[in-house]
This record gives sequence, structure tokens and C-alpha cells, in this order.
Amino acid sequence: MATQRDFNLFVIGAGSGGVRAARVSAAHGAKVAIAEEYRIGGTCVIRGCVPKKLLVYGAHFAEDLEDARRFGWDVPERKFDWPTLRDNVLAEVTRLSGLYTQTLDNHKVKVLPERAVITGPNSVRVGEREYTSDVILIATGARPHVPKQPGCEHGITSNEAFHLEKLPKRLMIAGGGYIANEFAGVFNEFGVKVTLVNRSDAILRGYDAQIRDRLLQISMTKGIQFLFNSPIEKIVKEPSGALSVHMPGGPVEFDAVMFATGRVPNTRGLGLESAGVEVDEDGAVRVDDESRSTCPSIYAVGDVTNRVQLTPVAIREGQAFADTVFGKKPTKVDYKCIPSAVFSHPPLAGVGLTEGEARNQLGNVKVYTADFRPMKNVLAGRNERALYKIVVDEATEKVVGAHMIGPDAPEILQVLAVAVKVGLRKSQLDEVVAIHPTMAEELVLLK
Ligand SMILES: Cc1cc2nc3c(=O)[nH]c(=O)nc-3n(C[C@H](O)[C@H](O)[C@H](O)COP(=O)(O)OP(=O)(O)OC[C@H]3O[C@@H](n4cnc5c(N)ncnc54)[C@H](O)[C@@H]3O)c2cc1C
Ligand SMILES: NC(=O)c1ccc[n+]([C@@H]2O[C@H](COP(=O)([O-])OP(=O)(O)OC[C@H]3O[C@@H](n4cnc5c(N)ncnc54)[C@H](O)[C@@H]3O)[C@@H](O)[C@H]2O)c1
Repeated sequence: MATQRDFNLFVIGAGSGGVRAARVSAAHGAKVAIAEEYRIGGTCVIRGCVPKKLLVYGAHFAEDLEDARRFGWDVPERKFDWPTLRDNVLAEVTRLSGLYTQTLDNHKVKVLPERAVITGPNSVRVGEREYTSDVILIATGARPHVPKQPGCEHGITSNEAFHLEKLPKRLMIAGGGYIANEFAGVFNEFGVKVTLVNRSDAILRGYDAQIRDRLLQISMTKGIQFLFNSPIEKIVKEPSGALSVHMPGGPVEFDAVMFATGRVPNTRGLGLESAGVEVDEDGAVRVDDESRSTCPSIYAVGDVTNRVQLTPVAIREGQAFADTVFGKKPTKVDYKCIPSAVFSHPPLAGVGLTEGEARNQLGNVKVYTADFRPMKNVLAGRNERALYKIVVDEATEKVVGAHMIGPDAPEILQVLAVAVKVGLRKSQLDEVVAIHPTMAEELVLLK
């Protein structure tokens, strides 16, 4: 693809969205550069989904080893060594980051391992050098939000959680969303005394209420403490090194505080004003449905646009951008029925309308549930129940939502999401013969 400029495409940020957009655009024939100020792979690979999921696996051994005894295994005293898991996870992250770099190299994408700043509609500065490009793609992701109350600077975020030198004895996690619940589960299994502190009275807003309640109940049984309606007033670092967190109910002392209070788009100091790129009230780049910003030569994908902060969505947006702009194949991302999961202990997952949303939007709905103790839990003596739920529009009999909590819920829901996405009717689920004995068979046996 001929250009008078240095590149056809300059991508800022080598995370999920940026890497996909860069490599697919290059495959379409574009001359591409990508700048990355930290590590190739971005949040998901370096300090998000991947290392988080590995910690979740690591944490689950605590229960598996305990349960193994009921299955006849002689398990000696369980001991957990955090540095071993931490270092193995970090080594895996390094390996994956290398693979991402290799993919970019294979596609002849020029990798610039530095921070980039936009200097005009077709120019970017990297270090001392200015590059010109026909198109610029902002894929700079988001960073953890840390509240402004005095003393909050003593806390950590998920970024640091993967590198802890040693585990704290008493950990407070602020927030009630994805990261808070996932890390609460992980650290609790490692023997840390975890308190989840939330400013409101509910966890995981957006998920089905019954499923959230079940997670809350199981988490409390496992020993995680919850403090609701507890906004942080200030944090004081004591001479002992402990952190006193002041809340309306009085101060509580912890060894560490982790903020999981949302993520804000990375647009600060990016030079957007030099090209007339507008941001919204949260600092997210405003884009149209083809991810084009208010400057015609500049696009944005992924968390920096604050549409849906999930890796598969950033990847789709990156792919659609590349196909539209360089592949002569205009593509729009379909945001309907995006399934999602929380890798808590146990995990939960959902797709489509919650029961509450369906009642509000559709009026008459039928809800089918399976509330059961998985076979493995029964023999293990683990009193932990799974809950599967499907929401059906009475008028059309279509399944409009599916929600579940229990072992492997995200794995099972991924497939059920197909049924919801294509608008299958409940009777069509019933036509499928069960695979016995499984947990997932409950989904075709709902009465
Ligand atoms: C702890 C955690 C767990 C998560 N778990 C999941 C999960 O299980 N499933 C899921 O789907 N999603 C998960 N997410 C969300 C997911 O990681 C993000 O939605 C996804 O990474 C967004 O991709 P992106 O390309 O928009 O940005 P990112 O992956 O964040 O990439 C942006 C990149 O841009 C770089 N950058 C920023 N500014 C500049 C600049 N000026 N110059 C050069 N480089 C720059 C950054 O260093 C970064 O590498 C998780 C997030 C976190 C924090
Ligand atoms: N399994 C997954 O797919 C996964 C896992 C982790 C993160 N993520 C993505 O990353 C994003 C960020 O995760 P997150 O857990 O930080 O955000 P979140 O939006 O899920 O939760 C943020 C929580 O912080 C609270 N909060 C916000 N501001 C606050 C403040 N000033 N003081 C106190 N509490 C405050 C909110 O009420 C909410 O409970 C998620 O929205 C999600 O899209 C996804």
C-alpha cells in the first residue's frame, strides 16, 4: 500500500486490540508501526486475564487437595509457597509476551518499545523522533482508578498484586466488581484474611441478582468478610507499617489495601487536543460505530473507548477496524449478547438479559432454575450449591438470558451463549439429549 508518509498505520498500544489491529492491517498489505510503553501483550497478557486465571487455578488447589482426602487420597499437610506460584506465573507471562512480539515481527510490523504521543492528525512522536502515518489507531487501554481520599496512595492495585514480595496477613480489597471478587477468592484460598469493602450495598452490578447473592453467600461461608455501604474516608499508615482504613463504622487495620474500583481510559497526556480528538466525561475517546474518532484519520479501539472492557471485545474491535480500513471489508462489531464471566470461587457467568432486565423490558417472562449440589461437592462433603438459570420470553418462548454459578460455569456458559445469541426457544434446548452424569445436563432438563 503506497504512502507518502512513514506508515499507513501507526498503532499506539500493543495490547489485545492494538496487536490484533496491527497484525491484520499488515496482513491486508499496510505498512504498520506499533508503539508500546510497557510490555508487548498489554493488560490481558501482562497483568490481567492470563496471570489472573493462572492464580485462580493455583488457588483452587487449596480446595482440591482438601477434597481429595474424601476421594481416598492421602494428602500430607498442605503448604503453599507464594513466590513459587508468582514466579512461575510471571515466567509464563514473559513467554507469552515473547510470542506476541514474534507475531508482530512475522507480520513485519515495526515495534517501537516506547511511549507515543499524538502531535497532529497524521503525526506521532516517539522519544525524539516524529513519525507520519495515514491513519493512527489509539489502543492505549485503561489503568486502575484509585480514589482520591487521603492516604489512598498507600494502597496497591491489581498491577502490583501479581508482584507481591509476600502475602499480607490481612488484606482489604476496595470495590465490588470483577477484580475485587476474583482477587478476594484467590487470596482467601491462599490463607489471607480478606475483607471486601464496598461503597454500595451490592456486588457485581449487572449480573443476575440471584447469582450474585449465591456468590456472596458462598464467599462468606469460605471466610471472606464483606463491609457494605462503607465509603473510605482516609487511610493512615501506622508506625507498625499497618494501614488504618477509616470508614463510617470506625477504623479497621489491615496489612495491605488493594483498590479494585474500576479502570479509567488512558488518554491523559496523549496529545489528543493536537488532532481534535474528543473525549467523553470519563476521558474515553469518543468514536462512531466504525471506531473512528472526531478526527477522520484517527481511530480508537478497546478499553480506551470504554465501550465494553473485555479482551474479546477489544480484539473484535481491532479486527473490525483493520478489515474496514485496510481490508476493503467494512465490518461493525455486534455488541448484543456478549457473554462474560467472573473467575471467583466458584466462578459465575452470564449472557443476555438478567431476570430483572427481562421483566422490565419484556413484561411476561418465565424463569427456569436448577439449584443443585454438584456430585463432586456431595462426596467431598462440601456444602456448596450451583445455580443455573435461564430466562425465557413468554411471548416468543425464546431464551433471552442465561446465568450460572458453579464449578466450570464460564466453560459451560460459553456454549449456552450460542443458544441465546441465535435466539433458540426453550423447547429446542429440551430436544437435546443430556450427557450424563454432568452438571451441564441440567440445562436441557429444566422444568
Ligand atoms: C486484573 C484484570 C483481569 C482481567 N481479566 C479479564 C478476563 O478474565 N477476561 C476479559 O475478557 N478481560 C479481562 N480484563 C480486561 C482486559 O484485560 C482488557 O479489557 C483488555 O486488555 C483491553 O485491551 P486493550 O487493547 O484495549 O488495552 P490493553 O490491553 O490495556 O493495552 C493497552 C496498551 O497500551 C500501552 N500504552 C498506553 N499508553 C501508551 C502510549 N502513550 N504509548 C505507547 N503505549 C501505550 C499500555 O502499556 C498497554 O500495553 C482484565 C483486566 C484486569 C486489569
Ligand atoms: N473476568 C473478567 O472478564 C474481568 C476480570 C477483571 C476485570 N475485567 C474488566 O476490567 C474492568 C475493571 O474491573 P474492576 O473490578 O476494577 O471494575 P468494575 O467496574 O467491575 O467494579 C468497580 C467497583 O468499584 C466500585 N467503585 C468505583 N469507584 C469507587 C470509588 N471511588 N470508591 C469506592 N468504590 C468504587 C464500584 O461500585 C464497583 O463495585 C471491568 O469492568 C471488566 O470489564 C474483566
